[in-house]
Amino acid sequence: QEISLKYGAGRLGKRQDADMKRFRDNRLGAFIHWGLYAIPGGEWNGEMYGGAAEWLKAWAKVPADEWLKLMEQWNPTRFNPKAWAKMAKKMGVKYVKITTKHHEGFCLWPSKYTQYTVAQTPYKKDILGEMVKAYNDEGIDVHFYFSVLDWSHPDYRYDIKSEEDEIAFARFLEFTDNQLKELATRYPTVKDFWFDGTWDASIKKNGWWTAHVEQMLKEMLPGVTVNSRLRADDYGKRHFDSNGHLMGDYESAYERRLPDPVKDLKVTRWDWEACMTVPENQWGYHKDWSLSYVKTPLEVLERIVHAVSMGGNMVVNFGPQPDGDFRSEEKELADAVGRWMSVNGECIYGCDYAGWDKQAWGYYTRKGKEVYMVVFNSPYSRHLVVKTPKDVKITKAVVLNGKEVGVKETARNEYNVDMPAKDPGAPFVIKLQIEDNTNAADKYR
Ligand SMILES: C[C@@H]1N[C@@H](c2cn(-c3ccccc3)nn2)[C@H](O)[C@@H]1O
Repeated sequence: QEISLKYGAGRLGKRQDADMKRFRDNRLGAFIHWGLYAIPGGEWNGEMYGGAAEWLKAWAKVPADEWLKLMEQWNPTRFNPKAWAKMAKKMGVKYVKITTKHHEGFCLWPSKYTQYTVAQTPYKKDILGEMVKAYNDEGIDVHFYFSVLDWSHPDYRYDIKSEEDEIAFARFLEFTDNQLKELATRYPTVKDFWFDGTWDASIKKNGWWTAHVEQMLKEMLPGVTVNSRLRADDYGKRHFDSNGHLMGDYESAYERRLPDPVKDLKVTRWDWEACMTVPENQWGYHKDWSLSYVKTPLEVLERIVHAVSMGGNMVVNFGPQPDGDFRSEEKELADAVGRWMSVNGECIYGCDYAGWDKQAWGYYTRKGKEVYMVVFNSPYSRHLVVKTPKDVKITKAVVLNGKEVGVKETARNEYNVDMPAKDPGAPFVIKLQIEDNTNAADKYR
């Protein structure tokens, strides 16, 4: 029996409008985490901190006014938005999520509601505006990351414990509304708002406000998508409301982790987007990547395919340098992923969960009647075992950008698909043609 909620899920089931279909079909995105934190890059007063570089203010216990003095050094002389957009295009990402404002409170746009913006730095110009134009000119959608938590604002409260807290936080929520309206007005091509910094008790006690923000943005920008992390319901329940229904338009809890391809198939019931770092846990630029394991391009690629195989999007993070250029590892990653996507992207873009049992050799994705086998692990047997659902037969198998391979039925709904004659030496994709007689069976039932 469901309880009545004023600020719970606004809709049941996946959104099926064109804007959401575009969000979903894009599948592969990039995160840009760029802010004052890039300047110290994980080091403060000569000490290197291994924690996330965009949280250095917290690790080194730096007071807000001292941290914000970094603005005097913000002058990315090598920032070239066109080059950034070309790099994203070559990587094959269809959208880029940009940190408009991270927890530190520094705004990449000239907000008129705070003094802590690019306008008050030596750089002066509207960096966000330059990025939005450059990405859009390359046909890449722009999504905005926005941190509600704002360490620069005196009215922020972690919890509401007094009348004074109530009054201050009400001012803070109005300030936040103003900034969001500013972003939606100045950059109307934005397609999505990805909220972060919404875990504190103060927000959970103001679920009404999170519902109001979702509604306000959707009124200002019809079709815009909003992540579940913004939302808290009447009882402070986050992401999923007290009746278990997803709030916002897609689930955004998979940060640096992915659902299990066998045990967590429930995630295929809703839209979701994961995001990942290349080191173990660095979103902002960190000077020293030797402090943790750095994923190879193949390990990044596998996570992208894993997400799509379970009906999710994947956003790969980039932390630009303070000078506005990217570190070589990130340039090489974008290049490697882009090369693979240029040959195999059709198993990613517009694809979804196939509904077939996962096998050891890799992942399935599906687009209508086309089922893709994305092979990461070559079997010693030289055969790729495929188990099809009842009434589904395989009629043909072709390697993308390659040749047809043999398919042999070995039992009811079981097949051996041959490996390509020449070992591709890298993850490859086999496109299956299937005969799906499920509805035929219904006819006789
Ligand atoms: C998308 C990612 N989310 C931010 C984050 C938040 N947290 C965090 C850390 C401690 C408690 C609650 C949340 N860790 N990382 C990161 O800074 C980055 O922006």
